[in-house]
Amino acid sequence: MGFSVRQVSIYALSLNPWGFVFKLVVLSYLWSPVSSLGSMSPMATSYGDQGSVICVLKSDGSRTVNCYGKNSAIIYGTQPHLQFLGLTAGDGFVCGLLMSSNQPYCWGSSSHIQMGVPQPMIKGAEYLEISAGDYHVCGLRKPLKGRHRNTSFVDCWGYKMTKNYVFDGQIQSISSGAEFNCGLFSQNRTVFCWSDEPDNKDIISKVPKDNRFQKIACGGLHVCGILEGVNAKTLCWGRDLNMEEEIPLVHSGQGQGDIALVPNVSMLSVVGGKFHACGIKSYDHRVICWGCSLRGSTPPPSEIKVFEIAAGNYFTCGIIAEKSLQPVCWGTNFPTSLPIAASPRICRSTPCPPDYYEVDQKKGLCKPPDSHLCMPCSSGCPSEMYQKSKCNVTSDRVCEYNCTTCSSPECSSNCSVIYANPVPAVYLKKKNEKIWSQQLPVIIAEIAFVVFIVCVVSISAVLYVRYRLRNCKCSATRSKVKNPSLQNENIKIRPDMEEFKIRRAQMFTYEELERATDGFKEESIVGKGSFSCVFKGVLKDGTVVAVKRAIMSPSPNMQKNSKEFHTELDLLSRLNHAHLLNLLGYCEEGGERLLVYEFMAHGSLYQHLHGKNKEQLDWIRRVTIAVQAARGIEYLHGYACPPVIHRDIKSSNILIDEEHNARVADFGLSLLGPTDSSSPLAELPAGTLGYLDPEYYRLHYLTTKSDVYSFGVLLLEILSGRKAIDMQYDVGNIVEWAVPLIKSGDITAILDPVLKPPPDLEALKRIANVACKSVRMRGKDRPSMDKVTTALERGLAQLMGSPCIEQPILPTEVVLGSNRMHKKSSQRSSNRSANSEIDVPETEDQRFEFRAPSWITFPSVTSSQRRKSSGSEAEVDGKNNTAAEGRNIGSNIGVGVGGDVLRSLDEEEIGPASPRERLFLQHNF
Ligand SMILES: Nc1ncnc2c1ncn2[C@@H]1O[C@H](COP(=O)(O)OP(=O)(O)OP(=O)(O)O)[C@@H](O)[C@H]1O
Repeated sequence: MGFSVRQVSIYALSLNPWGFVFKLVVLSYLWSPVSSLGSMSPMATSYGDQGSVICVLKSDGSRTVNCYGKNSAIIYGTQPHLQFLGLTAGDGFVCGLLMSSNQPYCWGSSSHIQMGVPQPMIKGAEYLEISAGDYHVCGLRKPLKGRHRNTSFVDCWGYKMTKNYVFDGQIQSISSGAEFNCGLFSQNRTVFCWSDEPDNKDIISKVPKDNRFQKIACGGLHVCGILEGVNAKTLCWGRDLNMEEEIPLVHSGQGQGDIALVPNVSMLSVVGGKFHACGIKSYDHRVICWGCSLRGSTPPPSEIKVFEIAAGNYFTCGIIAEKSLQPVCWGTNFPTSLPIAASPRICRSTPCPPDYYEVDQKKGLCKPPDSHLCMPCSSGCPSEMYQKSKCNVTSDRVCEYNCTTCSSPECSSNCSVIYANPVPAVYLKKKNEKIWSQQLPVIIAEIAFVVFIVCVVSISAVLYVRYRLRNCKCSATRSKVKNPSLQNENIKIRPDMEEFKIRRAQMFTYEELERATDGFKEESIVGKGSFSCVFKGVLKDGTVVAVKRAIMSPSPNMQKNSKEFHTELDLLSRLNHAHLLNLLGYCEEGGERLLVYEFMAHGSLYQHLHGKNKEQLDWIRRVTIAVQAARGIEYLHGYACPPVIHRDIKSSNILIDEEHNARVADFGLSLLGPTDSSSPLAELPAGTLGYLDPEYYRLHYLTTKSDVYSFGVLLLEILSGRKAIDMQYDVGNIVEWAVPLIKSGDITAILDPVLKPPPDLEALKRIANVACKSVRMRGKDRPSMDKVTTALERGLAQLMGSPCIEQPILPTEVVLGSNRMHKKSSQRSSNRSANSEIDVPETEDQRFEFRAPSWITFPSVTSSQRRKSSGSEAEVDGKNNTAAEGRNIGSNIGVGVGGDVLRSLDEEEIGPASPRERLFLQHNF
C-alpha cells in the first residue's frame, strides 16, 4: 500500500494477547512529526518525584545493566543477569529491550505500566526498538514479511496508550515524548507523530512537511530531528511554552529559550528533555544545548567530548568519549553517583563497517577480546573548518579552523590565538608559568572571599529561619497529642488539656453538653457522619452550638475514632480563619468524646445543592461559597503551621453560617502536612467516594494537591448541582461526565438546570476551567490552592460585575473573611439564629471565653487587598436533613480525566488579576 505522509491512517487496537482485532478506533490522519524523551540507547535516564536515576549498559560488552541514582525502586529492581539491546526510561521506570526475546522488560515503579514484560503482550511479538515517554513505553515491532511488509506495528503500554497502533508504511524508528510518540518512515524519511492528548496538537501540526530526516528524538513537549545530508541542520518544533504555568524557566544555551532556534551546526545525535534539547556536534563530539532549563541548572560541559547522550526531564547525561567512558550529567536534579563506565555502543563480533571507526580496544571495552566497538564517523567539517585528517579505522575525522576565511567570532578568536603568538614553545611555557604565578594569589583571594560570603549568607539564612520559626511550636504539640495510649483513656490527654486551656478552648463536662442538647435526643440531631452524630444544643449562656458526638461502638473503629477525635481536637485548637469552622470546646469523659463547634445555622452546602430548595442558591451565592471555601483551604495549605491537608473536602463539609459565609469543617481526617511540601505523605487513602484524588488513592501519594482535586470535584458539583457520584446517570462519576463536556466548550451542558444560566457565561467558564485543571490526573499538573482562589475571585468579580446580574454585592467577610470578629459575629449570629429561641445577652468576657485561639492569625493573602463594601446579605435556606453521602475508605473510585487543559477556554484564568479586575475588586470588596 502506498504511503502518503499527509494521510496516514492509524488504527488503534486495544492490546489483546490473543491477536489483533482490527479497526477498533481509527484515530486520525496524521502528517506531523513526533519526538520522545526516552529513545533507545545504551544509557537511559529516569526522572520524577522518586528521584533521578541513570542506567547504562556496562562497558565490558556484557550487555548487562547498572543503575545509579536515587529511585530505590529502580536501583533494587535492576536484574543484573538480564542482557539488553538498549535502554529507555520514563518517569520512575526504566525499560530495556531483552536480547533473549526482543521484548521490553521494565523495572522501577509505574502505576500505568506493568513492570517486567509489560502486559498485555502479544505472544511471540519481537521488537526492533523501544522508547519511553513520561508514563508509557512503546515498541516498534520487527518488520513483517509478505503482504504486511508495508505495514508497521507499534505497541504501547501506559497512561492512555495501552493500544496497538497500525501504520501504513515502514517505520524505521520511533521516539516517545512525554505524552506523545513519533515515528520516522524508512521510505520517504518523513516524520509523523500521534497522541490522544489534545494538548499535543501543536506538536503534531507543526511537523515540517517536506523534510527528510535521518534521526528523530522527542522531548517532553517537543521533537527534534536531524535532516539528511552532510552538514545537515537539526530542526525542532513543539508546544508553546507560554502555555505552561508556574515553571521558573530560563533559556539555556543559544536560541533565547525557543526550542525551534536550533544552533546552526551539524549534529551527530540529538536528545530532548522536558523543555530543552541537546545534541552532539558532528565535528568535535562536544555537547551543545538549547531551549529552556530550570533556574539554577548546571550548564552543559562545553569542553568534553561525548559518545552518547540521554535526557531526563530537566537534565542530560553524556558518556565521556575520552579517557573514562564515565557518564557525566548537567541540568537540575540529575543523578550524582555515577561510578561506572558505560558502553557507548554494543560490541560486535565483526570489524567496523565503512564510515565507522573503532574505539581503542586497549580500554578493554568489550568482553570477548576479538570484538569491536564501532562509532559512527562524524559527517564532514563545518563551514569555516577544513578536514585535517580523514575518518579512519581507529579515529574520527579531525577538523580545524581555516583562518584565512574566518567570519564567526569563534573562528576569529581561535585563529588570533594561533597567529598572535608566533613564539617558541619554551617561551610560551615560561610566559604561562609567569602568568600563573601572578594570578595564583588573586585566584586564592577570590576563592577565600567567595567562601567567606557563602558562610555569611548561610549563617544568616539559618538564623533567619530559626527566628521565623521561634513561635512555630505546633509540631511538638502535635506529637504529644498524636501518641496517647488508648489503653489509658483517663490519663492520656491530660497534659494537652493544659495546653488547650491556655488556648482558651473550653473543656465541657458531659453533663453540661447533655443538658445543652436535651439529653442528646433524636430531635436535636442536625446531621450524621460516618463516625459521629451532630446535635444542635444551647449552652447555659444561650450560645447555640453544634455538639459532635463520636458514635460509640466497641468496634475496631474505636481506635480510629479516637485518633480522629484527637487529630481534630489538636488541629482545630490551632487554626483560626474566618472560613474554617471554629472549635469552641470539647469533652472527653469515660468513653464519650464530644466536640463543641459554633452552630452553622444554614447547614451544609450538600443540603443546599441537593435538597429541596436548591434554586435558592443562585450563581453568585454558589461562587461566593466556592471562593470562601477555597480561602479556608488555602489557609490550611499555605498559612497553617505546619501545613494541613484536609483530606475530606466535600459539600457536606462546607457549612454555611448565619451570615451565609462558608466554613470548611471536619478535620477528622486532616493530616498535618510535611513542612517540606514536596515530600508526599504515604498515608493509606482515606476520604469520600467521588472526591478522592486518584493519585492519592492509587499511589498513596498525598500532598496538598489531593485537596485541590477534591475541591475541583466540589466546584463541578456547585456548577452542575449533581452529586459527586450519582449512579442514576450513565456516567456516574461527575469528573468523567463534566470534564469532556466542558472541554468541548459546551459549558451550558453541565450547568445546574434549576438555575437560569447567567447572561454572560464567561465567569462560569472560568470556574469550569479551574475545576478541570483541579481534577487533572496528576497532582503536579493541578494548580495550587492559592491559584484556584485567585481564579475563583476573578470569576466572582466577573459574575457580579455583569450589568445583567441584579444581585447585591456581598459583604466584605463573604469574600475576604480575614478580619471577621470571630466570636462577636458568630455568637451574635448564633443567638439570632432562626432555630434559636433563647435570647441571652452576651458580655465581652463571654465573647472571649469561647473565642478560638488567636495566636495563629490569618495573614493577608488575597490577590488584592479588599475593603469593606456595602451590600445586603444573601439568604440561603435549609437547616435539617442528614448528610446523605457515606465516607468510603479505601473504596474504588471513578477515574478523573487526566492531563486536561481546556483549550477552548481562557488559559490565563489562573494568574494575577488584570489592572481592571484589581480595580473592580478594590472597589467592591
Ligand atoms: N457546626 C455545625 N453546625 C450545623 N450543622 C453541622 C455542624 N457540623 C456538622 N453539621 C451537620 O452534620 C452533618 C454531619 O457532619 P459530620 O462532620 O459528622 O459528618 P460528614 O462530614 O458529613 O460525614 P463524614 O463524617 O462521613 O465525612 C454535616 O453534613 C452537617 O449537615
